[in-house]
Amino acid sequence: MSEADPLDIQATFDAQLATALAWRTSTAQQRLRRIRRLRDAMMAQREAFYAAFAQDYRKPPAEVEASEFLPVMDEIRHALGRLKRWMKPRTVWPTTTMLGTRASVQYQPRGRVLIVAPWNYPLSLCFGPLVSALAAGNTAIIKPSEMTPAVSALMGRIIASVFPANEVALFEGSQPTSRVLLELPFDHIFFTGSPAVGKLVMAAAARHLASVTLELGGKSPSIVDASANLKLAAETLMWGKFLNNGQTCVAPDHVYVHASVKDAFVDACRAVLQQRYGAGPAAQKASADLARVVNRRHTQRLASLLADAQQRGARLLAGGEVDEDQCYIAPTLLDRIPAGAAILSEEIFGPLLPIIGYTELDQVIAAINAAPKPLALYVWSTDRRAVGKVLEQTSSGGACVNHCVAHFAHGNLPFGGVNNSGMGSAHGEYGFKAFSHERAVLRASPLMLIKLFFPPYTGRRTGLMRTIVDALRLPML
Ligand SMILES: NC(=O)c1ccc[n+]([C@@H]2O[C@H](COP(=O)([O-])OP(=O)(O)OC[C@H]3O[C@@H](n4cnc5c(N)ncnc54)[C@H](O)[C@@H]3O)[C@@H](O)[C@H]2O)c1
Repeated sequence: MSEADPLDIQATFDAQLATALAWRTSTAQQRLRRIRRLRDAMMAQREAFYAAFAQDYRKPPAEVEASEFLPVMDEIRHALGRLKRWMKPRTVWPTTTMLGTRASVQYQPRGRVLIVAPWNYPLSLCFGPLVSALAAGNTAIIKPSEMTPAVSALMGRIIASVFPANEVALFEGSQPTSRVLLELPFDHIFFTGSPAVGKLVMAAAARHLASVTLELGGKSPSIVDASANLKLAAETLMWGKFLNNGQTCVAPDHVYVHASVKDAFVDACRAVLQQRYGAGPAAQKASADLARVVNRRHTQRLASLLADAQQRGARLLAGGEVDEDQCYIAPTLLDRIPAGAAILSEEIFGPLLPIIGYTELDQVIAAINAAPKPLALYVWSTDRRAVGKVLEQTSSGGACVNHCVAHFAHGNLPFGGVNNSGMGSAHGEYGFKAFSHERAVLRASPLMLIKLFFPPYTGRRTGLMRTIVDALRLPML
């Protein structure tokens, strides 16, 4: 992979300053025009995207539609319909001591923003945040992943055809290019990727006190309890796990299943896999509906997680076939994984699903709370009290009940992690706000109460202040 020229990056960043200042006063119409041009150029390359995704990791066209175009188009549609409302300054009521003033929150573009994206949903995770950045009135520089070169190159051509570099630019490259970009004093950095690199990005941002949105990963747990609809659980979980061949930040990483329904759940999962991808190993390998692992290095990483678990005594319940040359790993279900196996501590990010039997929900909750806070948590149950208990006693970026992954596509929900799985939110209005500065504006009047707080501090004035402060003990109406 060739790296972007640092001088070119610096010149582009410098050139975006004047645009960013001019765009502070941009109207909703001007911003939407940019977004529409991006949409039209992207959709004009639909077939080219199919080919690029096939080349990079044999992603099926249906999954390109459902997990790349759909989220971006939904983001665009949302912005087209709502941007005017989002941009409107929000008037707020005066609090007691602010009587006599008027106040509002003004949404300002942050300025020049950097978007760094991972490889697993390269289009959705570059253009989705870009739509939010443009909606909020920012210029942007995008650094896609080096691991999906065909898609990255195509996105680069689209960006160059729609925007002059002083508005939006895309630089291909790997870590060296990323590092050059992270040296620059961007106003905001929107990073999607691993927690390990997220820490480096946050440290780099700290040098300029750039604000950050960190969309990270981790091990998202799932729970199937004894009351669950097992057919629904198997159908949804097998979809969320094997979509994009398990290479999804919010994929169920592992699943806790109540011991009383574990065998029936495994049978239901096997049936779903056979119905969707073929009855035997050869048919599944030939299935056009399974993407490949992104490259050989990641195939080897997953193969060693599998081998390590098996050597320690894990039992294979489905799949297990590995073909490194074709970056293929079959949809795999495992159980009886002993503590200490790497598959139980590393983010799997591939088509391997550990199934862990349990008898006490409290123990599952304790195990979840003992690990870093995950990006997502899923529970399949028809017992409302059990669902309430899981949602109340755990923390995660997002959660689904009787489903998985789908909350990503809900434009009215904030999408993001918590601590180790990230900070800040994306999508819809939350994405617009991530790329906006919420500026507090207070307008004074000659009759405002706070004038009573000015010196000279006579005895009467001090007494009045005491009365006002004491009055704050009264409950709010
Ligand atoms: N929360 C989300 O929305 C979300 C979405 C997709 C993926 N992810 C997470 O992303 C990870 C997988 O993606 P990945 O392997 O591309 O992540 P990654 O962190 O290795 O890379 C992400 C981006 O950072 C760049 N990068 C890598 N190392 C760097 C370094 N040392 N300095 C500067 N830049 C560097 C890469 O070139 C790439 O563009 C998983 O952890 C997954 O859970 C999160």
